[in-house]
Amino acid sequence: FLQVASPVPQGPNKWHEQFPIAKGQRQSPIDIVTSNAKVDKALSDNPLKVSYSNNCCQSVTNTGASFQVVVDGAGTEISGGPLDSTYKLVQFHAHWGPLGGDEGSEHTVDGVTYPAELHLVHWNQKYKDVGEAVDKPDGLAVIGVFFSRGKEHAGFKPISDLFAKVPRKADKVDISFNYDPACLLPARRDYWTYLGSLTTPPLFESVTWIVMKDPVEVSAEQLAALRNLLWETPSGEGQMCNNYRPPQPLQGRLVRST
Ligand SMILES: COc1ccc2c(ccc[n+]2C(=O)c2ccc(S(N)(=O)=O)cc2)c1
Ligand SMILES: [Zn+2]
Repeated sequence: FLQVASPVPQGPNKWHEQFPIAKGQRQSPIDIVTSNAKVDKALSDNPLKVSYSNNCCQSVTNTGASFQVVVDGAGTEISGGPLDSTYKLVQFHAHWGPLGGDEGSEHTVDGVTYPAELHLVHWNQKYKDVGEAVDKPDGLAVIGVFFSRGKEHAGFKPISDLFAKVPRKADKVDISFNYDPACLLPARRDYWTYLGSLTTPPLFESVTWIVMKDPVEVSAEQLAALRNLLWETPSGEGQMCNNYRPPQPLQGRLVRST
């Protein structure tokens, strides 16, 4: 029979054809205009609590769109800040740009992009599992951390060293060592927060975004290691890069700040 190759994924400007919510009222990412962000004392009065354990990470997978570190959820909870309940970490992944470039992050700050952006995905414990939570307005909380190019990030190295082991879609390697994802957070815990969506299909408007103000530095080699991940391009298999959605209309939303 004719071997039909899986269609190369459509770019962000085509997603609305299959996912009309792409043109919705609370889409992500956005450009964070810092002068319009409103300091909300309530956020500091009830500080964001991040309590991850150091044995929660199970494996790294090449999803065909990013790397994904799957977490088993034991003791990896966040609460406080903009969150009205406890959320549990289910996975983390990233988005990045071209080799050596400065674009790659999904959120931008006063129009400034970073070479990559890490997403720590959590689901609301009021739901029975992430599948039930993923399309509810208060279902998910994602912590975004900007990566800037600089000195090597010792905490990210055990993960970035694994990318060469999962070059192709669905490749997976177990994480045999203890790993605490909190090491990927910047020291200063200030953030912007707003109501948005998944930044990839199905683009559900279910995410309370918590975007850390300070980037964390990773080395040029660690950014280059992201390109050990391969994916399907129109001209065949190639290095995975530019897997970021550009900023979407704010639609009058308020961005709050600590
Ligand atoms: C069981 O059904 C699902 C469906 C989707 C799930 C998911 C669990 C995690 C992430 N997702 C996502 O699709 C997803 C997609 C994008 C993002 S992002 N880039 O952080 O906004 C987060 C999460 C479970
Ligand atoms: Zn993401």
